[in-house]
Amino acid sequence: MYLPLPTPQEMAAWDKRSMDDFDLRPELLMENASREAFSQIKHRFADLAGRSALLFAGPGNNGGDAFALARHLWISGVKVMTLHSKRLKEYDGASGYHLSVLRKLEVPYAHLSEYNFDFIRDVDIIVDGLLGTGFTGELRQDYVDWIKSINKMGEKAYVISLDIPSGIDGITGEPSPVAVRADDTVAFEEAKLGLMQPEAREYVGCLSIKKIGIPQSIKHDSPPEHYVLDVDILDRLVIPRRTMHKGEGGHVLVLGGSQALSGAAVLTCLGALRAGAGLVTLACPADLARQIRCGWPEIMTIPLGEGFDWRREMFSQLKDELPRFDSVVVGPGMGRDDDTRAFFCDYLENVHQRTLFDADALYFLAGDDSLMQRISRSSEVILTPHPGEMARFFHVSAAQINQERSRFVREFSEKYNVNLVLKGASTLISGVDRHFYISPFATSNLAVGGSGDVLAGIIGSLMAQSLSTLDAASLGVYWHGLAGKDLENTYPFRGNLAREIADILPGVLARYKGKKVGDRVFFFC
Ligand SMILES: NC(=O)C1=CN([C@@H]2O[C@H](COP(=O)(O)OP(=O)(O)OC[C@H]3O[C@@H](n4cnc5c(N)ncnc54)[C@H](OP(=O)(O)O)[C@@H]3O)[C@@H](O)[C@H]2O)[C@@H](O)CC1
Ligand SMILES: [K+]
Repeated sequence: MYLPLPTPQEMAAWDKRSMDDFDLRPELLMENASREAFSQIKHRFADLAGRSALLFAGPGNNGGDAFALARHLWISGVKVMTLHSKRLKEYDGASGYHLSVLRKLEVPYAHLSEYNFDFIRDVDIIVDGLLGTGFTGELRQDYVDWIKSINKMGEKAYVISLDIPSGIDGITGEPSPVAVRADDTVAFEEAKLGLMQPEAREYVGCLSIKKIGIPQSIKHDSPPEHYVLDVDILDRLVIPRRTMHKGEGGHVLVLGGSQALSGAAVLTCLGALRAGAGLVTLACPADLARQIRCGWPEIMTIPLGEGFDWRREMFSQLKDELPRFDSVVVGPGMGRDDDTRAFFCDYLENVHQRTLFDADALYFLAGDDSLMQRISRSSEVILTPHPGEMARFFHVSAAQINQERSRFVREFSEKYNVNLVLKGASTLISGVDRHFYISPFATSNLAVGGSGDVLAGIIGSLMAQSLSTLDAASLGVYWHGLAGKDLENTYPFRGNLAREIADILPGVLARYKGKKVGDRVFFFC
């Protein structure tokens, strides 16, 4: 359901405890790592004998992984050349051990700085073992040059990165300033946080996670802060009983819509219905409700007051009805004028405990900290801003939010302690459980007006179906992402409508629920 995403520091701590507490030798972990990478290469090349491989071995243990892998390739009849970044006598520890075995086998090697890439004709396999989780800061110039050489040769050759493409920051996922573009990345034990950031996406290729023998108890005792959502989160949705009645599907109330933006509220209702809510009611100004009722018979309405505009006094009409709903989504297309704000403030005085705040509700909340104080520290509410909406809370630009998504999400969570979904490529969720959950999906098919409204409806629907708010957010984000990913097949150049995201929800659930994907991170290819 959630795969751990350790930072390089968290990974190093696990590594150290494996040695200190369990006497697991680093040579052994390195051997396991290299065997996993080797089996990935065998998976790609049916017949390895006679192939050629160029292995780049950096100064640390990532380089040691490459030395051990060179041995497996050599024994399988591959023509191997191992290129090392520092002088042979400087390698010690586990890397030194695997290098010494390699030398006894008389596997060819050369110092990277003395090697002339112009002599390379065709090479089948390039192994990137330059830098792993010990990489920090900006690449030194010699590494920039080596990485560029790998990428140039990689236009024709197969490139496999060990643990993480060299040059990718293990936390932010950014190339610093360049990085290896891999066909495959084999992450050892767990995927590192940086691998799941959108910035790393075009470098990682197909990502697989291979266990190398770190004891479970270590990971259990020191869990990481970040996780990536996995396909089996769909198992949270059970096959409905044949005899169920619509009341058991949950009843969602949507508060939204205005004359200019009635579509947003409709899309939220549609998202909720397609995500299985038994009943969906839209409460909005009376004339708007009448219009919407004509085109959407599945959506029930509560016409408030009269006309098309929100008014404070409309809330008194709604107040006593609130308890009959299982969840409330407030904000889509609601508008931002003072009367709407007054209505919203009255709603906050009587807030339904399971409320999702989106769109214009976030605008009001971001503009007045006293409003945020009314909902802070509630585990049942959730906010679903896009970067622009998040930016208002911090008085920064959307671009600044995108540059440091994790930091802003962390600050927000620490200040208000509510569940938060920061939308965008690789949507980030922070829960009141103090963990962070990342969506594996980054697809342009979700970058369309109304997509966020649909997501609000999906999460609202799941909240009404008795999932915890955090589970509803995680499952909703995954399901929405899956639908977007699926739309790539039909609309590789985009052009899908937001309503189509909603419409295919039941179908993608039926197709992907229960799907086994082995060690591979689903769709991360
Ligand atoms: N976790 C585990 O259980 C297991 C982990 N394993 C493997 O170990 C890897 C982590 O190994 P690690 O810690 O030795 O780090 P790693 O990235 O190889 O090298 C760090 C060196 O890089 C250099 N360097 C740093 N920044 C730089 C820069 N900006 N520009 C240029 N150079 C820079 C710097 O060296 P310097 O040249 O400065 O002395 C630094 O010392 C991990 O990813 C996995 O593959 C497996 O063996 C199985 C068990
Ligand atoms: K690497």
